[in-house]
Amino acid sequence: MSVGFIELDQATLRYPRSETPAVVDISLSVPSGGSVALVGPSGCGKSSVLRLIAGLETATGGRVTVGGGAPGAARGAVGVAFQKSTMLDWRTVLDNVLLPLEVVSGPTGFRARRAEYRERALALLARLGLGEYAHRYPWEMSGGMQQRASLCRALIHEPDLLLLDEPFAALDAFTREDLWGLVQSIWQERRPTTVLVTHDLREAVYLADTVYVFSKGPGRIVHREAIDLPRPRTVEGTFEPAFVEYVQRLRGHIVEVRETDADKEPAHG
Ligand SMILES: Nc1ncnc2c1ncn2[C@@H]1O[C@H](COP(=O)(O)OP(=O)(O)OP(=O)(O)O)[C@@H](O)[C@H]1O
Repeated sequence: MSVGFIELDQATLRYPRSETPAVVDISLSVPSGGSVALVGPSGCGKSSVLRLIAGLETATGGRVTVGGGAPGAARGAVGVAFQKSTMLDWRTVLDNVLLPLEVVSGPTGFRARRAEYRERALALLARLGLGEYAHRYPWEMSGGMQQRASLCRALIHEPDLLLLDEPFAALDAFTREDLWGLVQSIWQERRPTTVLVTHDLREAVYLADTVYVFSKGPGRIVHREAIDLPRPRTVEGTFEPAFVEYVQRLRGHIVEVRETDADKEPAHG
């Protein structure tokens, strides 16, 4: 049996001071270079699973391994873009984007290659439409621009593992669709093992090889959908019947989960 780059084996996470676990018995396997999306109702524990994979939380039950070891062991090899931008306000956008390279290279290595890294960061910022904002500060930019800059920072050091938590949520629909194409092309070039958390089912089907649907909290995996569509996928392709069928099927599973949950809730009024 082949072992995935990311392996969760019946992983459970109960936060301290919480009576119920956030997620229960999560088993999933992502092959090296694979791309998965996690979808499900709000609060079902998608971000919690991402935090387990990033090593920001430790499973209270079951097992999580990344690259055969403990999650978070090789921080430099991970790129993370979360829903809320975590840019450092006192550094320019360029210096924020360079941060992972500073961490990976160490101070001496970074100084030696600073000019080359700067060129690489400027090229990536330009590719994401932020070329003119490199020398601005994060607080001078809109939420959507900050999200794009966070994405640059997640990609700049060409990580083996890419964790994206609703990275396009603050963007207008057209920019979001442009960025799907961009992330897909970077993924096809470098093949980082990618986990995407999203509420947008079109985004999940566009970007992922496999989509996992979570039940409402405590989150469990209720459905796994392999997306068998050729790459590169395109925005036009999202309107083709085969693509729409996947989106409808996933939507059906989420509606089912929400209805099951509504049945459990006490009637009001
Ligand atoms: N640090 C924390 N301490 C205690 N409980 C937490 C913590 N972070 C999240 N939770 C709880 O864990 C559950 C799952 O939250 P999580 O953010 O993982 O869900 P999600 O599916 O990503 O939500 P959304 O789609 O709304 O972003 C929720 O009930 C939430 O209140």
